[in-house]
Amino acid sequence: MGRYRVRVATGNSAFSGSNNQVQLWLVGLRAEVELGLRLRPARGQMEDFEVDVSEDLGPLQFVKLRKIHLLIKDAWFCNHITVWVFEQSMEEKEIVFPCYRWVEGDGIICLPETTAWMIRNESQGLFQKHQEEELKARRTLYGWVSWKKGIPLSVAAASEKDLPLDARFHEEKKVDFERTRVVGVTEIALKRLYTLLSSWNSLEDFDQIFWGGKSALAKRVRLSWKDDDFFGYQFLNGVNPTLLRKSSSLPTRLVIPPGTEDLKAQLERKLQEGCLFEVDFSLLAGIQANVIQGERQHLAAPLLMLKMEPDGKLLPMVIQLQLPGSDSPVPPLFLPSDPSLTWLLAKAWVKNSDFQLHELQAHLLKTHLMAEVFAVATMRCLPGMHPIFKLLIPHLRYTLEINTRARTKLISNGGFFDQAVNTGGGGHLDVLRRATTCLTYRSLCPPDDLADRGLLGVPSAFYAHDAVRLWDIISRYVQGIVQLHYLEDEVVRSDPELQAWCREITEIGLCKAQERGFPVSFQSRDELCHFVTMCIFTCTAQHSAVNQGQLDWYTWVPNAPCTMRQPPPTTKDVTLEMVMATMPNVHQACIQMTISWHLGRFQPDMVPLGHHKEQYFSGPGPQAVLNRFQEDLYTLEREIVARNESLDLPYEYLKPSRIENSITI
Ligand SMILES: CCCCC[C@@H](/C=C/C=C\C/C=C\C/C=C\CCCC(=O)O)OO
Ligand SMILES: [Fe+2]
Repeated sequence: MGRYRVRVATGNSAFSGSNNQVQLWLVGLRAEVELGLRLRPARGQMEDFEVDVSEDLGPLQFVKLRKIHLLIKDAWFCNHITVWVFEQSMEEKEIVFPCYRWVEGDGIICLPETTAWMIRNESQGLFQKHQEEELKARRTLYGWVSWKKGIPLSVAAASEKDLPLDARFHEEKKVDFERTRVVGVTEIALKRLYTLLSSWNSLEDFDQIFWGGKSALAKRVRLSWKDDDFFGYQFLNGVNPTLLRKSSSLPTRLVIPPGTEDLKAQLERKLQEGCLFEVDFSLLAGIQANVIQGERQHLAAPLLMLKMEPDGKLLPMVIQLQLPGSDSPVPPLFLPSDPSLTWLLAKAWVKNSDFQLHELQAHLLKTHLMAEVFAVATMRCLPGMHPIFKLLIPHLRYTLEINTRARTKLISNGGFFDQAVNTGGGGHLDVLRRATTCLTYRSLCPPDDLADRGLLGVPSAFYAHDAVRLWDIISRYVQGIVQLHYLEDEVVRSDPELQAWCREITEIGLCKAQERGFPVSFQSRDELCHFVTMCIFTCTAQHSAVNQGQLDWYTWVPNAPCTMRQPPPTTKDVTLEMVMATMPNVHQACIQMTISWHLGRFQPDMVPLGHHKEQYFSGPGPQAVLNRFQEDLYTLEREIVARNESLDLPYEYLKPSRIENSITI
C-alpha cells in the first residue's frame, strides 16, 4: 500500500499523441492494480498524476498499458512511464519503464522496469515469461528473407510499407526524404531540358549540370580532379578508403611489358623502401556489363600501383586496366608520362571501378546490409530488457527502412544501377555475391583491417587514424556497459538470448559466416565487447566514412564516373572524342549527381553519435559510462578540428559531430 506518482511521457514526433484513451496497471512482485485512469496522451507532453493504492504491490516490476479506441485507432508513441513510490518511512523511489515504441491496437503492452535484467533470476520467472512472449511477437514481426542468393539475408518486407511501425521513419524523416526525392527527380528533368540543345563534347560541358547543393569540397574536386596527388589522396581519405593496401610484393598480375624495365626497377625500389601501395579491382573481372537504353556499357578490372612520398602524398605510378589473359597476355600499362588524355582516361577507368566497389562493397554490403543483419537478429533474439538490446537499439534507428528503400529504388530492376551504372542490369548482384564471399570479421574491425592493409601509423592516412581512435572510444563505452551487467565471463557463456543472437547473426543473417571469422558464440566478455564494438562502429563511424563523401567526391561526375560507355583503351593514342564518348552521357551524369546529393547530404534530423535521447538504462552506472563516452567523443572532436586546421584538405567524415548514431541514409 502507498502513494504513487505516475508520469506518462509521449514522443515528440508528429502524430505521437493519440485521441484514444490509455489504461495503466502497476504490477508488483506481490500484486497488481489497475489505475482506473483514462488519459489521452498528447504529443511531446509528460502527464503526471498521483494515486493511492491500498494493496501491498511489493517491488514494482512492470507497468502494463493498453490503448482503448472506441471508433478510430490512433497509434500512440510512448517514450516512457516513470513511477515515484512514496512508502511509509522510506524516501521517494524513482522507477523507470522505458518504451520508445508505437502503441497500436488494443492489446496490453508490458513494460519491465529498467533494472529487470539484473534481478530476473529472483523474480519467480515473471520476467522470463514476459521475455518469451515478447520475443515470440517480435519473431512474427521481423522475419528473414533472402532478397538475392549469395548475399546476407534481409528483413522480410517488399517495401517500406510492409515494415513494422517501430521500424518506420518518423514523420519528419519521411517528409524530408520524399521531398528531396521529388527535388531530385525535378532537377534531373530540368537539367535534361537545359542541356537538350547544348554541346557535350568537352569535359567542361559537365559544368552545365554542376548545379547547387554541392559542397565546397565538391567545387575543389571540379578544379583539381585531374591532378595525380589529388587522385591518389582519395584512396587514403576519400569516400572509399577501404581498398588501398601496402604492397608486400609486386602483384603477380602485373606483367611488365618488354622495354619498361625501368618501371619495374622503380616499383621494386619503392617496394624495398616500404612505400609501395596498391589498389586491386580484380573483383570486377568478368562481371557482365550493363546495357542502358540499348547501349552496351563496359567494365574494367584495374590494378593501380602508388608510391607514398616523404611529404605524405600518394602518387600513382602505373595503371593496368585488365587482368592478363589469353587474348591479352601482356595488357598495356598506363603511366603518368603518357599523353595527358591517355593518362586521364586510365585514371577515370580506375575511379569508375572504385565507384562500383565503393557503393556495392564498402557502402551497401559492409555497412547497410551488415547493420540490417544486426537489426533483424536483435529484434528476433534480444528482449527489450536485455542490456545488449538497450546498448544497440539507438544505433539501429531507421536502418531497415532505408535499406528497404535501397532495394526498391537503387539496386532493383529499373533502379539507379540499371539506369546509370555499368555494373547495373545484374552485374551489381554478382559483385555483391563476390564481395560477400570475401567479407571477413577482421575487415569490419579497423585495428585488424588497417593492420592487414599496412595503414597503421601512416601520417597522411587520416581515415585510418580517426577510425582507430573511434574504435577505442566505442570499445571503452561497450566495455563499460558490459562490465556493469556481466560480472564474469561465465555470465556471458550462460546467457541464452545473447548466444542465440550471436548464432542468428553468423549462421542465419550472414549465411554461415563462421568460415570468414565471425563468431558462433561468445566465450568471454572480451569477445562480446569486440563484437558489439564492431556492430556499433559499423552502424555509425564506418557508414559515415563511406556515405558522406558521396556529396563531395561524386557530384563532379568526371572524378568518379558511374558508368563507362566505351571499352577501356588498349593503345596510348586517346582523343578527347574518345574520352567524352566513354564518360557518362548527360542523363546518366544527371542521375549520378542527384543520387550523390540525395545520399550524401546532411540529414536534418540526424542524431550525432552517442547523443540519442532515449534512456533505456537508468541509474548512475550506465549514465556515467555514457557521459564518459560523450566526453571521449568531444576530446576526439577537438583533436580532429586542430589537426584539420593545418591541412589543405581537411578530413571531416569521422569528426564525431558529423557521425550519425545509426544508418538512416
Ligand atoms: C548503391 C547502394 C548504396 C547504399 C545504400 C544507400 C541507401 C539508399 C536508400 C534509398 C535511396 C532511394 C532513392 C534514391 C533517392 C533519390 C533518387 C531520385 C531519383 C529517383 O529515381 O527517385 O546508402 O545511402
Ligand atoms: Fe548510406
